[in-house]
Amino acid sequence: MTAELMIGTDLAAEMVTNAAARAAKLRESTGIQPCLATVLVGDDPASATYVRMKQNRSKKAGIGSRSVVLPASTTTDELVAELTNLSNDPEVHGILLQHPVPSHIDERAAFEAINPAKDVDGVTMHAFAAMAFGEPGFRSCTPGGIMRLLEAYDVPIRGAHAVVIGRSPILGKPAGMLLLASDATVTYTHSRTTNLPEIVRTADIVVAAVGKANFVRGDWLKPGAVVVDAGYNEGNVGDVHFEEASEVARLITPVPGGVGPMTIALLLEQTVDAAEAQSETAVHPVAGLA
Ligand SMILES: Nc1nc2c(c(=O)[nH]1)N[C@@H](CN(C=O)c1ccc(C(=O)N[C@@H](CCC(=O)O)C(=O)O)cc1)CN2
Repeated sequence: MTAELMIGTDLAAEMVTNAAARAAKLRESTGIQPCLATVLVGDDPASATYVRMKQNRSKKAGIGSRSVVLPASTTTDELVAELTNLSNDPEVHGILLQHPVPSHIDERAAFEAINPAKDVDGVTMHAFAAMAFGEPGFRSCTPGGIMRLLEAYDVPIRGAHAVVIGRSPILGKPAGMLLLASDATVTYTHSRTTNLPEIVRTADIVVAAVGKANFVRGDWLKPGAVVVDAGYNEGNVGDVHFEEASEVARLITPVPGGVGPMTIALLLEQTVDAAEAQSETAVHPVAGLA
């Protein structure tokens, strides 16, 4: 079997085009310019690249961006203060704190300083609860992007056995919650799971979010499985051994070109969602329309 590719690039481009049109409409009708603030702490080159990609794509979509870059020595209190300022700034509609932050920072405390109305990256406990309960709200961008890809490729989720490999707060955990809310039977696995290949072999849908290049091998997969590779390891290498897996799977996301572009597209879409929602509650900035 040679798997069909679940390509994220085209779907993501379509999402960005729609977000750009909505941003332009909001600007014309209210004078409000949707704006995403990105916060980068430290000098990790990969994180700097991802933030730059987010800013460049925002710009192309006519979404304003505000860039905050803080030194690696930033304390939790300083970061919380910065995020609180952005949360209170009426010209900022969405806030993204790039993960990971330096290890001395309490990342959870920092995420929780983001106003849930501006949490367009879906990292707060408020967003997690909405995902867990299947309620409307901002989605963590990679898990939300994965769900959109599965829908676009008509992957049956209800009743399917989904195995999530990885339990990080912005990837594995919310991915499992979104699948569960769509009536999948979800098994979470992680670095301490014993007999991992045997468990993965029972999956109809595999979400690999473990952060180890080529970790999931072809002989771990049930023939015909749907494989989502959420890995973004150095050199654009995924968590799934692509050549082996594509001989066994029915559908598979490539790296690059699969989940990655969906992550950024959903971030932009949710920034416009946030700006629209905030425009309804704000005092109207266009003279005469207040
Ligand atoms: N606050 C967050 N931090 C991080 C997130 C996140 O969603 N929110 N995700 C990851 C990495 N990430 C975004 O930050 C990310 C990684 C990769 C891509 C991507 O589009 N990759 C391309 C290939 C790269 C390229 O084109 O040069 C692809 O897969 O096609 C997007 C976002 C960590 N931190």
